[in-house]
Amino acid sequence: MAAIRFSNVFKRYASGQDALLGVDFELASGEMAFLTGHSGAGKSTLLKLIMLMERPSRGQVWIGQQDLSRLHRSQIPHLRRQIGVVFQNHQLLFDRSIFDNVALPLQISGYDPADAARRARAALDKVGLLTREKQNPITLSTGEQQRVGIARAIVHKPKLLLADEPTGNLDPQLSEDIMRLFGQFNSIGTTVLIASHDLSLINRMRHRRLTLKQGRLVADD
Ligand SMILES: Nc1ncnc2c1ncn2[C@@H]1O[C@H](COP(=O)(O)OP(=O)(O)OP(=O)(O)O)[C@@H](O)[C@H]1O
Repeated sequence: MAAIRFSNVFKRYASGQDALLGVDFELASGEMAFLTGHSGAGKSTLLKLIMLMERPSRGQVWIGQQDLSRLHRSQIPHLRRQIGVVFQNHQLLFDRSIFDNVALPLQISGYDPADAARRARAALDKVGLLTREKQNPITLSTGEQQRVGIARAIVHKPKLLLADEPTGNLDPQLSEDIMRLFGQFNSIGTTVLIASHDLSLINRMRHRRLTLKQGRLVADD
């Protein structure tokens, strides 16, 4: 089954800027792929359509069985709970502990505090930061902070994990470690789509690669 399906998707922003022009692709459930292309090619826009942060101007986006254009406003929170998102600037709260950064999203969405704590610790364990849970994220290196961002993205066990330039600020070794972490989540069944312009890293990873150029999908290899 397809986890994500784009059918002839166009996106033109209100400014008149075209960001996506007739994009078609499917990502199978359990697959891992990179989305690449130059700055401005449309990578972030494509991810925002999946997250329902933007709507297509034309065409259809499907997440699993759900056609997003037919999604009622009230169903959006349910859909978002199936998705985890990692950003380049991980947007951590520096006035909270590492534990809180991971547990808060669960508490906000109504999890029982003990359950939220258990899941947050499991997520921190997966990224190798459980022993640091009480510290403030400011005490971590950039790569470690990014791992907290990843723990937060996977704490609710999403079926689909999206990342927008997750290694943007990291050196090559740390970037590879982060990508390997995504690979581990993929190996336990999570569908993963990572936007990145780091071609040397992508080439080493040997996953499917979707290439955007000026809003068009020009390669799928
Ligand atoms: N909110 C917006 N309003 C108007 N134009 C936008 C908006 N967001 C993006 N764009 C434009 O749409 C095009 C695609 O942008 P997008 O951010 O999707 O590209 P990208 O491949 O993610 O680039 P980068 O690697 O620099 O993040 C660009 O021309 C950009 O200027």
